[in-house]
Amino acid sequence: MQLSTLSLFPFSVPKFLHIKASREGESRCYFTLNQGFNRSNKLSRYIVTRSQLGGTGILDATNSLSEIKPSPKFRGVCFYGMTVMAGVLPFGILIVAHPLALIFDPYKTKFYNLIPKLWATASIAPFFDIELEGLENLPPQNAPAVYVSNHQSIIDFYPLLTLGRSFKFIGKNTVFLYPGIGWAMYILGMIPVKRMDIRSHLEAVRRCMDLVRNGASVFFFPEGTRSKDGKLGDFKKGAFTVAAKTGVPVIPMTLIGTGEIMPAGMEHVVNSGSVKLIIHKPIKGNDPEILRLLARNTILDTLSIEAQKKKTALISSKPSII
Ligand SMILES: CCCCCCCCCCCCCCCC(=O)OC[C@@H](O)COP(=O)(O)O
Repeated sequence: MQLSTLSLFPFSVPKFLHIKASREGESRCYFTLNQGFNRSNKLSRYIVTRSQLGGTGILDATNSLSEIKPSPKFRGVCFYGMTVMAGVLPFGILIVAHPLALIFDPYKTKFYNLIPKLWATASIAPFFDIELEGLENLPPQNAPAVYVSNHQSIIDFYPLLTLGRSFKFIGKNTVFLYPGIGWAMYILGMIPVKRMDIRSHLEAVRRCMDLVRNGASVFFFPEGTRSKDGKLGDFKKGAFTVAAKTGVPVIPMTLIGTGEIMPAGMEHVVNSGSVKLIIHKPIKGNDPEILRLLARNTILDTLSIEAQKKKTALISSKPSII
Protein backbone atom coordinates (compact mmCIF):
# COMPACT_ATOMS: atom_id res chain seq x y z
CA MET A 1 0.00 0.00 0.00
CA GLN A 2 1.26 3.44 -0.80
CA LEU A 3 1.46 6.39 1.53
CA SER A 4 -1.05 9.13 0.88
CA THR A 5 -0.05 12.65 -0.05
CA LEU A 6 -2.17 15.33 1.49
CA SER A 7 -1.83 18.61 -0.33
CA LEU A 8 -2.59 21.72 1.69
CA PHE A 9 -2.41 23.93 -1.38
CA PRO A 10 -5.26 24.97 -3.65
CA PHE A 11 -3.24 24.10 -6.69
CA SER A 12 -0.57 21.81 -8.03
CA VAL A 13 2.61 22.13 -6.05
CA PRO A 14 5.91 20.36 -6.37
CA LYS A 15 5.97 16.93 -4.73
CA PHE A 16 8.42 18.06 -2.06
CA LEU A 17 5.83 20.47 -0.68
CA HIS A 18 3.32 17.72 -0.11
CA ILE A 19 2.86 16.43 3.42
CA LYS A 20 3.00 12.71 3.71
CA ALA A 21 0.65 10.79 5.96
CA SER A 22 2.88 9.25 8.52
CA ARG A 23 1.37 5.80 8.81
CA GLU A 24 0.45 3.05 6.56
CA GLY A 25 -1.70 0.11 7.38
CA GLU A 26 -4.56 -2.03 6.34
CA SER A 27 -8.15 -1.35 7.10
CA ARG A 28 -8.89 -2.54 10.60
CA CYS A 29 -12.33 -0.99 10.83
CA TYR A 30 -15.40 -3.05 10.61
CA PHE A 31 -19.01 -2.54 11.39
CA THR A 32 -21.28 -4.78 13.37
CA LEU A 33 -24.92 -4.32 14.21
CA ASN A 34 -24.26 -4.41 17.92
CA GLN A 35 -21.15 -2.40 18.19
CA GLY A 36 -21.11 0.09 15.35
CA PHE A 37 -17.56 1.00 14.45
CA ASN A 38 -14.98 -1.11 16.21
CA ARG A 39 -11.64 0.51 16.63
CA SER A 40 -9.23 -2.33 16.74
CA ASN A 41 -6.14 -0.14 17.20
CA LYS A 42 -4.81 3.40 16.97
CA LEU A 43 -4.60 3.29 13.22
CA SER A 44 -8.32 3.25 12.73
CA ARG A 45 -8.84 7.02 12.59
CA TYR A 46 -6.38 7.31 9.79
CA ILE A 47 -7.93 4.37 8.01
CA VAL A 48 -11.46 5.75 8.17
CA THR A 49 -10.15 9.05 6.85
CA ARG A 50 -8.46 7.30 3.99
CA SER A 51 -11.54 5.36 3.14
CA GLN A 52 -13.76 8.45 3.15
CA LEU A 53 -11.43 10.89 1.46
CA GLY A 54 -9.91 8.62 -1.07
CA GLY A 55 -13.29 7.32 -2.08
CA THR A 56 -11.69 3.91 -2.18
CA GLY A 57 -14.36 2.04 -0.26
CA ILE A 58 -14.24 -1.71 0.14
CA LEU A 59 -14.15 -2.66 -3.50
CA ASP A 60 -10.85 -1.06 -4.35
CA ALA A 61 -9.26 -0.73 -0.93
CA THR A 62 -5.92 -1.68 -2.40
CA ASN A 63 -5.81 1.51 -4.51
CA SER A 64 -3.32 4.21 -3.66
CA LEU A 65 -4.70 7.07 -1.58
CA SER A 66 -6.07 10.08 -3.40
CA GLU A 67 -4.93 13.62 -2.82
CA ILE A 68 -7.17 15.78 -0.71
CA LYS A 69 -8.42 18.49 -3.03
CA PRO A 70 -9.04 21.96 -1.59
CA SER A 71 -12.59 23.14 -2.10
CA PRO A 72 -13.44 25.27 -5.15
CA LYS A 73 -14.46 28.08 -2.79
CA PHE A 74 -11.07 28.04 -1.10
CA ARG A 75 -9.37 28.04 -4.49
CA GLY A 76 -11.61 30.97 -5.42
CA VAL A 77 -10.41 33.00 -2.44
CA CYS A 78 -6.79 32.14 -3.27
CA PHE A 79 -7.33 33.08 -6.91
CA TYR A 80 -8.68 36.55 -6.10
CA GLY A 81 -5.91 37.05 -3.56
CA MET A 82 -3.33 36.06 -6.14
CA THR A 83 -4.70 38.28 -8.89
CA VAL A 84 -4.86 41.30 -6.57
CA MET A 85 -1.31 40.73 -5.29
CA ALA A 86 0.02 40.15 -8.80
CA GLY A 87 -1.71 43.35 -9.94
CA VAL A 88 -0.17 45.79 -7.47
CA LEU A 89 3.14 46.31 -9.27
CA PRO A 90 1.72 46.28 -12.85
CA PHE A 91 -0.95 48.78 -11.81
CA GLY A 92 1.72 51.07 -10.32
CA ILE A 93 3.75 50.85 -13.53
CA LEU A 94 0.65 51.65 -15.60
CA ILE A 95 -0.03 54.78 -13.58
CA VAL A 96 3.55 56.01 -13.71
CA ALA A 97 3.92 55.24 -17.43
CA HIS A 98 0.54 56.68 -18.40
CA PRO A 99 1.67 60.28 -19.07
CA LEU A 100 4.55 59.00 -21.24
CA ALA A 101 2.23 56.65 -23.10
CA LEU A 102 -0.18 59.51 -23.79
CA ILE A 103 2.62 61.42 -25.51
CA PHE A 104 4.59 58.66 -27.24
CA ASP A 105 2.04 55.91 -27.79
CA PRO A 106 -1.47 57.42 -27.81
CA TYR A 107 -3.04 54.30 -29.31
CA LYS A 108 -1.26 52.14 -26.75
CA THR A 109 -0.05 49.53 -29.17
CA LYS A 110 3.52 49.16 -27.92
CA PHE A 111 3.92 50.03 -24.25
CA TYR A 112 1.42 47.67 -22.83
CA ASN A 113 1.95 44.23 -24.35
CA LEU A 114 3.99 42.81 -21.54
CA ILE A 115 2.28 44.13 -18.39
CA PRO A 116 -1.13 42.47 -18.93
CA LYS A 117 0.61 39.26 -20.06
CA LEU A 118 2.73 39.01 -16.91
CA TRP A 119 -0.19 39.85 -14.66
CA ALA A 120 -2.52 37.32 -16.29
CA THR A 121 0.13 34.58 -16.30
CA ALA A 122 0.96 35.10 -12.62
CA SER A 123 -2.74 35.17 -11.70
CA ILE A 124 -3.72 31.89 -13.30
CA ALA A 125 -0.54 29.79 -13.38
CA PRO A 126 -1.11 28.23 -9.92
CA PHE A 127 -4.71 27.32 -10.71
CA PHE A 128 -4.98 25.96 -14.24
CA ASP A 129 -2.97 25.20 -17.36
CA ILE A 130 -3.58 26.67 -20.78
CA GLU A 131 -3.11 24.72 -23.95
CA LEU A 132 -2.61 26.93 -27.00
CA GLU A 133 -3.41 25.76 -30.49
CA GLY A 134 -3.04 27.66 -33.79
CA LEU A 135 -0.43 30.18 -32.63
CA GLU A 136 0.77 30.28 -36.23
CA ASN A 137 -2.53 31.97 -37.15
CA LEU A 138 -1.79 35.02 -35.02
CA PRO A 139 -0.97 38.04 -37.18
CA PRO A 140 2.30 39.85 -36.44
CA GLN A 141 2.32 41.85 -33.23
CA ASN A 142 1.99 45.22 -34.97
CA ALA A 143 -0.68 44.17 -37.51
CA PRO A 144 -4.11 45.47 -36.48
CA ALA A 145 -6.97 42.97 -36.43
CA VAL A 146 -10.38 42.34 -34.93
CA TYR A 147 -10.27 39.41 -32.51
CA VAL A 148 -13.44 37.61 -31.42
CA SER A 149 -14.13 34.67 -29.16
CA ASN A 150 -16.90 32.85 -27.34
CA HIS A 151 -17.57 34.05 -23.80
CA GLN A 152 -18.34 31.71 -20.91
CA SER A 153 -16.74 33.16 -17.83
CA ILE A 154 -15.32 36.32 -16.30
CA ILE A 155 -11.92 34.62 -16.34
CA ASP A 156 -11.96 34.43 -20.17
CA PHE A 157 -9.69 37.42 -20.57
CA TYR A 158 -6.82 35.90 -18.55
CA PRO A 159 -5.86 33.21 -21.12
CA LEU A 160 -6.33 35.80 -23.88
CA LEU A 161 -3.96 38.27 -22.20
CA THR A 162 -1.26 35.58 -21.92
CA LEU A 163 -0.87 35.89 -25.70
CA GLY A 164 0.92 39.19 -25.06
CA ARG A 165 -1.06 41.24 -27.57
CA SER A 166 -2.26 44.69 -26.59
CA PHE A 167 -5.89 43.92 -27.28
CA LYS A 168 -8.34 46.73 -26.69
CA PHE A 169 -11.24 44.87 -25.12
CA ILE A 170 -14.75 46.15 -25.63
CA GLY A 171 -16.30 45.90 -22.17
CA LYS A 172 -19.52 46.56 -20.34
CA ASN A 173 -19.35 50.16 -19.07
CA THR A 174 -19.91 49.04 -15.47
CA VAL A 175 -16.74 46.88 -15.62
CA PHE A 176 -14.70 50.09 -15.99
CA LEU A 177 -15.84 51.12 -12.50
CA TYR A 178 -14.29 48.06 -10.81
CA PRO A 179 -11.37 49.12 -8.62
CA GLY A 180 -8.01 48.19 -10.12
CA ILE A 181 -8.99 46.18 -13.15
CA GLY A 182 -11.59 48.67 -14.42
CA TRP A 183 -9.25 51.60 -13.95
CA ALA A 184 -6.45 49.65 -15.70
CA MET A 185 -8.83 49.04 -18.62
CA TYR A 186 -9.43 52.77 -18.83
CA ILE A 187 -5.69 53.54 -18.76
CA LEU A 188 -5.05 50.88 -21.43
CA GLY A 189 -7.53 52.62 -23.75
CA MET A 190 -10.20 49.89 -23.75
CA ILE A 191 -13.70 50.72 -24.93
CA PRO A 192 -16.83 50.89 -22.75
CA VAL A 193 -20.24 49.98 -24.15
CA LYS A 194 -23.56 50.67 -22.49
CA ARG A 195 -26.06 47.85 -22.85
CA MET A 196 -29.23 48.55 -24.86
CA ASP A 197 -27.92 51.96 -25.85
CA ILE A 198 -27.62 52.25 -29.62
CA ARG A 199 -25.70 55.52 -29.42
CA SER A 200 -23.07 53.98 -27.16
CA HIS A 201 -22.77 51.01 -29.58
CA LEU A 202 -22.23 53.32 -32.57
CA GLU A 203 -19.68 55.35 -30.61
CA ALA A 204 -17.83 52.13 -29.67
CA VAL A 205 -17.72 51.01 -33.32
CA ARG A 206 -16.43 54.46 -34.34
CA ARG A 207 -13.71 54.33 -31.66
CA CYS A 208 -12.72 50.80 -32.68
CA MET A 209 -12.34 51.85 -36.32
CA ASP A 210 -10.18 54.77 -35.23
CA LEU A 211 -7.99 52.45 -33.12
CA VAL A 212 -7.65 49.84 -35.87
CA ARG A 213 -6.75 52.50 -38.46
CA ASN A 214 -3.98 53.61 -36.11
CA GLY A 215 -2.49 50.16 -35.72
CA ALA A 216 -4.27 48.82 -32.63
CA SER A 217 -6.17 45.54 -32.34
CA VAL A 218 -9.60 45.29 -30.78
CA PHE A 219 -11.20 42.35 -28.99
CA PHE A 220 -14.92 41.62 -28.92
CA PHE A 221 -16.95 38.96 -27.21
CA PRO A 222 -19.62 39.16 -29.94
CA GLU A 223 -22.21 37.28 -27.89
CA GLY A 224 -22.26 40.42 -25.71
CA THR A 225 -22.71 38.41 -22.54
CA ARG A 226 -21.51 35.17 -20.99
CA SER A 227 -23.14 31.94 -22.00
CA LYS A 228 -25.00 30.55 -19.01
CA ASP A 229 -25.31 26.99 -20.35
CA GLY A 230 -22.15 26.55 -22.43
CA LYS A 231 -24.09 27.00 -25.69
CA LEU A 232 -22.81 29.56 -28.15
CA GLY A 233 -25.12 32.58 -28.35
CA ASP A 234 -25.92 34.70 -31.36
CA PHE A 235 -23.19 37.07 -32.56
CA LYS A 236 -23.78 40.81 -32.70
CA LYS A 237 -22.65 42.76 -35.73
CA GLY A 238 -20.31 45.42 -34.25
CA ALA A 239 -17.00 43.52 -34.47
CA PHE A 240 -17.61 42.50 -38.07
CA THR A 241 -18.64 45.99 -39.14
CA VAL A 242 -15.30 47.29 -37.82
CA ALA A 243 -13.37 44.61 -39.74
CA ALA A 244 -15.36 45.01 -42.98
CA LYS A 245 -15.10 48.80 -42.99
CA THR A 246 -11.40 48.95 -42.17
CA GLY A 247 -10.32 45.93 -44.22
CA VAL A 248 -8.48 44.22 -41.34
CA PRO A 249 -8.89 40.49 -40.74
CA VAL A 250 -11.15 38.90 -38.14
CA ILE A 251 -9.30 36.35 -35.99
CA PRO A 252 -11.82 33.96 -34.39
CA MET A 253 -10.74 32.16 -31.25
CA THR A 254 -12.40 29.34 -29.32
CA LEU A 255 -12.04 29.21 -25.56
CA ILE A 256 -12.71 25.87 -23.93
CA GLY A 257 -12.83 25.10 -20.23
CA THR A 258 -13.18 28.52 -18.60
CA GLY A 259 -16.92 27.99 -18.15
CA GLU A 260 -16.25 24.86 -16.09
CA ILE A 261 -13.56 26.49 -13.97
CA MET A 262 -15.61 29.56 -13.08
CA PRO A 263 -19.17 29.23 -14.40
CA ALA A 264 -21.34 32.30 -14.96
CA GLY A 265 -23.11 33.10 -11.69
CA MET A 266 -20.53 31.23 -9.59
CA GLU A 267 -17.79 33.80 -9.44
CA HIS A 268 -16.79 32.70 -5.93
CA VAL A 269 -15.43 29.32 -7.07
CA VAL A 270 -12.43 28.16 -9.04
CA ASN A 271 -12.94 24.52 -10.01
CA SER A 272 -10.00 22.47 -11.13
CA GLY A 273 -9.61 21.95 -14.84
CA SER A 274 -7.65 23.22 -17.78
CA VAL A 275 -8.24 25.70 -20.56
CA LYS A 276 -7.69 25.32 -24.26
CA LEU A 277 -7.41 28.36 -26.49
CA ILE A 278 -7.63 27.73 -30.23
CA ILE A 279 -6.66 30.51 -32.61
CA HIS A 280 -8.31 30.08 -35.99
CA LYS A 281 -7.21 31.25 -39.41
CA PRO A 282 -7.89 34.92 -40.20
CA ILE A 283 -11.05 35.71 -42.16
CA LYS A 284 -11.15 38.71 -44.50
CA GLY A 285 -13.97 40.35 -46.41
CA ASN A 286 -16.04 43.45 -46.85
CA ASP A 287 -19.44 42.01 -45.94
CA PRO A 288 -19.97 42.12 -42.16
CA GLU A 289 -22.76 39.55 -42.32
CA ILE A 290 -20.58 36.98 -44.05
CA LEU A 291 -17.75 37.62 -41.58
CA ARG A 292 -20.19 37.21 -38.71
CA LEU A 293 -21.51 33.87 -39.98
CA LEU A 294 -18.07 32.51 -40.84
CA ALA A 295 -16.61 33.44 -37.45
CA ARG A 296 -19.57 32.01 -35.54
CA ASN A 297 -19.61 28.76 -37.53
CA THR A 298 -15.87 28.29 -37.00
CA ILE A 299 -16.24 28.65 -33.22
CA LEU A 300 -19.45 26.60 -33.11
CA ASP A 301 -17.89 23.69 -35.04
CA THR A 302 -14.79 23.76 -32.85
CA LEU A 303 -16.85 23.72 -29.65
CA SER A 304 -18.76 20.69 -30.83
CA ILE A 305 -15.61 18.84 -31.96
CA GLU A 306 -13.91 19.55 -28.62
CA ALA A 307 -17.00 18.45 -26.67
CA GLN A 308 -17.04 15.19 -28.63
CA LYS A 309 -13.32 14.65 -27.96
CA LYS A 310 -13.89 15.18 -24.23
CA LYS A 311 -16.79 12.73 -24.20
CA THR A 312 -14.72 10.07 -25.95
CA ALA A 313 -11.80 10.61 -23.57
CA LEU A 314 -14.13 10.29 -20.56
CA ILE A 315 -15.64 7.05 -21.81
CA SER A 316 -12.26 5.49 -22.52
CA SER A 317 -10.88 6.56 -19.12
CA LYS A 318 -13.75 4.97 -17.13
CA PRO A 319 -12.59 1.82 -15.40
CA SER A 320 -14.52 -1.24 -16.46
CA ILE A 321 -15.35 -4.08 -14.06
CA ILE A 322 -14.56 -7.39 -15.68
C1 LIG B 1 -4.06 45.43 -12.37
C2 LIG B 1 -3.16 45.46 -13.56
C3 LIG B 1 -3.81 44.83 -14.68
C4 LIG B 1 -3.22 45.12 -16.00
C5 LIG B 1 -4.01 44.54 -17.14
C6 LIG B 1 -5.50 44.72 -17.07
C7 LIG B 1 -6.17 44.20 -18.30
C8 LIG B 1 -7.61 43.96 -18.04
C9 LIG B 1 -8.35 43.41 -19.22
C10 LIG B 1 -9.74 43.15 -18.83
C11 LIG B 1 -10.62 42.82 -19.99
C12 LIG B 1 -12.02 42.69 -19.54
C13 LIG B 1 -12.95 42.46 -20.67
C14 LIG B 1 -14.34 42.54 -20.17
C15 LIG B 1 -15.32 42.32 -21.25
C16 LIG B 1 -16.69 42.45 -20.69
O1 LIG B 1 -17.19 43.47 -20.34
O2 LIG B 1 -17.37 41.35 -20.61
C17 LIG B 1 -18.63 41.48 -19.92
C18 LIG B 1 -18.96 40.20 -19.33
O3 LIG B 1 -17.83 39.58 -18.77
C19 LIG B 1 -20.01 40.34 -18.31
O4 LIG B 1 -21.20 40.41 -18.96
P1 LIG B 1 -22.43 39.55 -18.37
O5 LIG B 1 -22.15 38.12 -18.64
O6 LIG B 1 -23.63 40.03 -19.13
O7 LIG B 1 -22.50 39.88 -16.91
